[in-house]
Amino acid sequence: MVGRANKPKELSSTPGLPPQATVTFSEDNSRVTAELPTGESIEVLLYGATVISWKDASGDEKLWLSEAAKLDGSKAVRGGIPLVFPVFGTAPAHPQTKDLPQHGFARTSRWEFLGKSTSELMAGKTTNEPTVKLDFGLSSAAPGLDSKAHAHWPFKFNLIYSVTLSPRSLTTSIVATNDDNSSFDCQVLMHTYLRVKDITKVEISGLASAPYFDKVDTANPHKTQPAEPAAVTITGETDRVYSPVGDVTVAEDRVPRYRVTRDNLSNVVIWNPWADKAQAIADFAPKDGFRHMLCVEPGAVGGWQSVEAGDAFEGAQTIKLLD
Ligand SMILES: O=P(O)(O)OC[C@H]1O[C@@H](O)[C@H](O)[C@@H](O)[C@@H]1O
Repeated sequence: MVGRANKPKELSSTPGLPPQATVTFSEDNSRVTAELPTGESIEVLLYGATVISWKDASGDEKLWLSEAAKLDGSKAVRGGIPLVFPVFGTAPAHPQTKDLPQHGFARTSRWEFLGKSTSELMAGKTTNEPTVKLDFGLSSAAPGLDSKAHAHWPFKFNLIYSVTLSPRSLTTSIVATNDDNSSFDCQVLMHTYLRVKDITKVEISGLASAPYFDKVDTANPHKTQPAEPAAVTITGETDRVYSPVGDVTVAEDRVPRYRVTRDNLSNVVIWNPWADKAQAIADFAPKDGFRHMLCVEPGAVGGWQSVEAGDAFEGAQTIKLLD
């Protein structure tokens, strides 16, 4: 092809409007990428509507993704932000969900991309900050639904999952509507794998005095985080379901890095498998990757959300970058 010396610049937006975010599909239609005009980006796999990448303007990745994660729809993604619905873990004693696989079927179903909204189009926006929101849908009638799993939870439902990228934050929100004639129970959790430089330098604040359920200490799981020290550190396998009052902040080397705020999600799971467990998880790689991740998982998992026919459960997390 012959190069043109004075070829026109690519038109990124209508003249007079601020530059817009770009949204593109991968060639194989497996994922959607959004990039703000300021350089921040996210990548979402339709399988599970799993956010698998979140980069700041300098290209610095904020999420941990296992090098052995399956991205071909054969297994829930190890890393990023898998979405847990309608059961957290397994619930053998809960009749409605007892036969569902660990963490339900939302993360193992192929979602539909419903569309994007950019800040210019969002009603009521008062700032000029560029923003892009990607909407994904999964319903009981969807062809991409994990049919094996859904057979064990035969309710009519509709899920809308929205992923909103702003220059300094990422928000994920869910609306789970009951389209059935009777109520159903569900749990919801956003299983965020935050990337950290060195887990031994991490301090988590916002958990002091909070009650928690310690999944590692099966003999004595009901505990309360002491008021002092104010921050929680990770020194071994950690798997706790906290009920904190406010935001949770992750600092590294005394520098605050992430603030996680929640809307209608009363729990926060803190999970790090540490060395032995990481070794035992087939798709966890590299095996010392536990040093570079911390799961901070906002959810409604302490009990059950009973959603009446025609009603909906809504919840959201926002992760703000502080450094
Ligand atoms: O291996 P999975 O199914 O992705 O689950 C990972 C972890 O997810 C956490 O949310 C649970 O609290 C842990 O108990 C679990 O091990």
